[in-house]
Amino acid sequence: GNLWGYGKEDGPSVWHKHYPSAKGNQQSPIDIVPHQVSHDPSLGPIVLNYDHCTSISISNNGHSVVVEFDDSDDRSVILGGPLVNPCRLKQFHFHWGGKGCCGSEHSVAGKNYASELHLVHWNAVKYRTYGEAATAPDGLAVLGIFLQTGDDHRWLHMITDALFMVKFKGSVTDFRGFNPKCLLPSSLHYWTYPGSVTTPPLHESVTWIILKEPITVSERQMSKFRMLLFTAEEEDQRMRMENNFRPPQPLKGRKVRSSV
Ligand SMILES: COCCCN1C=C(N)c2cc(S(N)(=O)=O)sc2S1(=O)=O
Ligand SMILES: [Zn+2]
Repeated sequence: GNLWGYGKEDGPSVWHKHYPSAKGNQQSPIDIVPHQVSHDPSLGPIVLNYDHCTSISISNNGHSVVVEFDDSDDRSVILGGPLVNPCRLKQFHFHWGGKGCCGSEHSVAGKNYASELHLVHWNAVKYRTYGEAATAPDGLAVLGIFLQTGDDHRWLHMITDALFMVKFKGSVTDFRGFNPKCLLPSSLHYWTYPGSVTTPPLHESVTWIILKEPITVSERQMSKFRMLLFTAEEEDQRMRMENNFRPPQPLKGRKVRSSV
């Protein structure tokens, strides 16, 4: 059964009933207000060593579309910036809206983007497994990239062309040789703050690193995400996968820092 979702009955406003972290002191996403951000000159650049990336599969988990990576060694890591230890790339996924409206999870001075890409990494230096890291305050590092609509993105078709294979919840298919480096904007300038995973169990285990520069994708490419379904093939009620984002949460005194 689905313990949680994005609908009226099981959406973000009632997640606290099963997931107490929902009312915690460092929940995500947040609204980032640039002129309230403190510039921290000690924050170095982030480095993404994705060269020997090892994507394995693409799947529909009933909440988003997820590309999983082989994280059995340190071939694909994020390091530098606010991170003490390099963190291994485990998966990436997206959050998006309905036609033409909002869709991102973080916002910038109240502005929402059409979508937000999350590259999830875990601290394999300090923790033995991903599951262990996912519950530790310094366990995860998620790189967030905003998607705005405009021209076609020259590489996103590699993902959107595969979406028909994972239309239904629970579907998975091979997805090898994809390097997410092709989804990065030209600048790696970022904001960073301590937060949580934005879906249940809402563990407060994430060092968020949000890139300031969005990437551009077309409305046509975005529409392909909306042909995915929240529901499994055997379910009668088909529900289109869209608006799978959590709204901004209280900052509760946290500092958002910026690299430049
Ligand atoms: C074994 O750990 C399970 C709990 C944590 N994970 C499950 C998510 N739904 C999730 C959401 C994430 S998001 N939207 O904050 O990037 S990262 C992430 S996750 O780290 O992959
Ligand atoms: Zn996410």
